[in-house]
Amino acid sequence: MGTVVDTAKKEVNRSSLSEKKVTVVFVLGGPGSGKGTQCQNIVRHFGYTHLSAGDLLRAEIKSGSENGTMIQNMIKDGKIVPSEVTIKLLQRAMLESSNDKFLIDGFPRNEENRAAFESVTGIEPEFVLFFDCPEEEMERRLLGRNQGREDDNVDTIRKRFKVYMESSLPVIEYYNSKGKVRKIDAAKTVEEVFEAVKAVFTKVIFWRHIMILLSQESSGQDRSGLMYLTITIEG
Ligand SMILES: Nc1ncnc2c1ncn2[C@@H]1O[C@H](COP(=O)(O)OP(=O)(O)OP(=O)(O)O)[C@@H](O)[C@H]1O
Ligand SMILES: Nc1ccn([C@@H]2O[C@H](COP(=O)(O)O)[C@@H](O)[C@H]2O)c(=O)n1
Ligand SMILES: [Mg+2]
Repeated sequence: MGTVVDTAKKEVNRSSLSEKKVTVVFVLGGPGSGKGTQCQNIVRHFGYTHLSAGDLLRAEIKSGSENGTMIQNMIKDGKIVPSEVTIKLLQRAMLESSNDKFLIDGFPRNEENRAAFESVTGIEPEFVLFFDCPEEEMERRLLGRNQGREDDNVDTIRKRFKVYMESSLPVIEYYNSKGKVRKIDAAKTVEEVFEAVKAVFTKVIFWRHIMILLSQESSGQDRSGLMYLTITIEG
């Protein structure tokens, strides 16, 4: 009986989000690699909605939710909150948004996050933006962040680095093996990093448009299997 109910719930989750036909880009990288900073730039330039899993979890603590204390303890200890909790927050944010393009920052953080998100929502990322940054630089940035985060202290930062190496890097490797990772050298200035980010998005958007054109009536396939596009120049 439980299984039938679970399956039914999964179908509701899948259909409500697939009806929306969302485009998702996962933004990954170590703690302090600059994910949040660059997402703000991407939002301004390319019209995505930024959903930071960490920010959603911090908002859940503040809201006084029944999971608040558990989430707070996990964050203080640099641990990964159970997928069920984080996925519910992400789903709710996507459904409530009028946008259909999302940057999901800091998720999936481990294999459980990845597999559960795919199975519950049926969504696969269009690609994964990966900010690659040396640990010393990330630690320097986190200690200088000054946003009052309870996990920006040397002890928790070391724990977060360990979790990143052991649990998050394998997820990036998984997507890399599927050809989905776009790696960015994140050790440069904010402006230089954004130049590299812009190049990635510009290329993806170009190919998205080409694919849309090729799926329209004006396109076809010749006898050798090559795709062609008929362009009408007006005026
Ligand atoms: N390229 C950069 N050069 C120098 N400082 C940077 C750069 N990018 C971001 N920062 C600074 O480093 C700190 C961490 O950046 P940010 O919050 O964007 O990282 P994050 O990857 O989202 O970290 P977390 O995983 O902890 O949320 C911030 O104070 C930010 O201003
Ligand atoms: N998928 C996730 C993302 C984050 N967390 C917890 O939040 C902490 C802060 O995350 P940031 O992305 O804002 O650095 C992180 O260390 C985890 O404790 C999570 O559990 N699952
Ligand atoms: Mg962040």
